[in-house]
Amino acid sequence: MRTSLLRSMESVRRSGSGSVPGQLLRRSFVSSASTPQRKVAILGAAGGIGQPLSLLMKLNPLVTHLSLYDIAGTPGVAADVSHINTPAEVKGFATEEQLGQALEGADIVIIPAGVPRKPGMTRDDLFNINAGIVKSLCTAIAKYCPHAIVNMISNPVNSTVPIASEVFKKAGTYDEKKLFGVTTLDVVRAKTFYAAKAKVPVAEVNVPVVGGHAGITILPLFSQATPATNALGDEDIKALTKRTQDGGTEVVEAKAGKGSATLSMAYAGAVFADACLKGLNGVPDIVECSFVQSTVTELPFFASKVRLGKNGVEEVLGLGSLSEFEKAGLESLKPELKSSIEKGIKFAQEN
Ligand SMILES: NC(=O)C1=CN([C@@H]2O[C@H](COP(=O)(O)OP(=O)(O)OC[C@H]3O[C@@H](n4cnc5c(N)ncnc54)[C@H](O)[C@@H]3O)[C@@H](O)[C@H]2O)C=CC1
Ligand SMILES: O=C([O-])CC(=O)C(=O)O
Repeated sequence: MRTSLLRSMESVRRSGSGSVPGQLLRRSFVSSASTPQRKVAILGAAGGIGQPLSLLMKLNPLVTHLSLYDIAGTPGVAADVSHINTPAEVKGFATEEQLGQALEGADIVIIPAGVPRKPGMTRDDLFNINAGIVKSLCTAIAKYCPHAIVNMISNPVNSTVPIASEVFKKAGTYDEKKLFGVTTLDVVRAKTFYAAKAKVPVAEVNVPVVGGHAGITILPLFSQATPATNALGDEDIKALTKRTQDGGTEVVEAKAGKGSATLSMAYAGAVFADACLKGLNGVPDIVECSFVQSTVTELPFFASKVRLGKNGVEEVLGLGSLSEFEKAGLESLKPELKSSIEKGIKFAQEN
């Protein structure tokens, strides 16, 4: 029994992204006393993403303290999640006065606070509301937990990450190694769609996704997908690319006015936070794609593979070799990504 559990743990570990189930299995073998104290704060914890993400972080054995903050509905979510018999100690914080307490001592702050899209909207249409929310939350982070790693989920990520960087710069706390735009859902989607089309086991699939997190700025690199296959032609790759770029819209339309991806996003957010925790704890060779400060292209922020370590970003990895189709995609995404980054920077500088 134990041998077969260990075997499945090993196969999950080897598959990279997607180690949350592995942790659930491992829970029976690793005592909480052997792991460092780690506080994770979720801002927007009572929302569509926040609730399942709170659940998944409560299941993560690397989390010792889980701080749940929202401006509405936190007490119920915190009480509910706190009854789960895993080691993480849960506390809920419900008002702006309590935000400081929610953040104090946090190692990682995950931000899914803000409004989601409705059909017909772009992520950029969320800017006017979410920019202000992100700015005020980041101001509090700079004050109460300036050394925390920040995982930004709130859209438009292509602008909210630059906003956060400017807020931290103004406060004198900016550390480019600790600010991440969460693009893991693009990787999760690319893996799922590729596995189905190439008919390979999804747990073995890896696909880097680079660029940003909106429409054509999402650039999956299927030429680097593993396991490699000859079964896919140019038209298949084009279709897979388009489906990955439009994955968010596919969910927004299917939900028909009731919001955007929440469950798959909570999964992706939990995978990325788990990778950050492992990096903090000194686990070697933790690599995930993320939207970070970057010199990979001429743009100041760019999503690519990133090696995570004890201080956050240990190394931003290059793009590797691209197909002609991907090279063209890279050039065509740059103007839109540049303007979204500049919009975020301008907002933060002027407000
Ligand atoms: N990065 C990514 O891949 C993805 C990002 N998103 C984005 O995540 C965000 C949240 O989406 P959902 O959870 O579906 O929305 P939601 O509306 O269900 O939840 C948002 C929560 O944020 C809370 N909130 C609002 N202002 C706040 C503040 N100042 N402080 C703390 N909490 C605050 C609300 O009370 C609500 O509970 C959206 O901007 C959405 O576009 C969604 C899916 C994927
Ligand atoms: O599409 C949206 O609005 C939410 C999102 O970022 C995603 O699902 O990738």
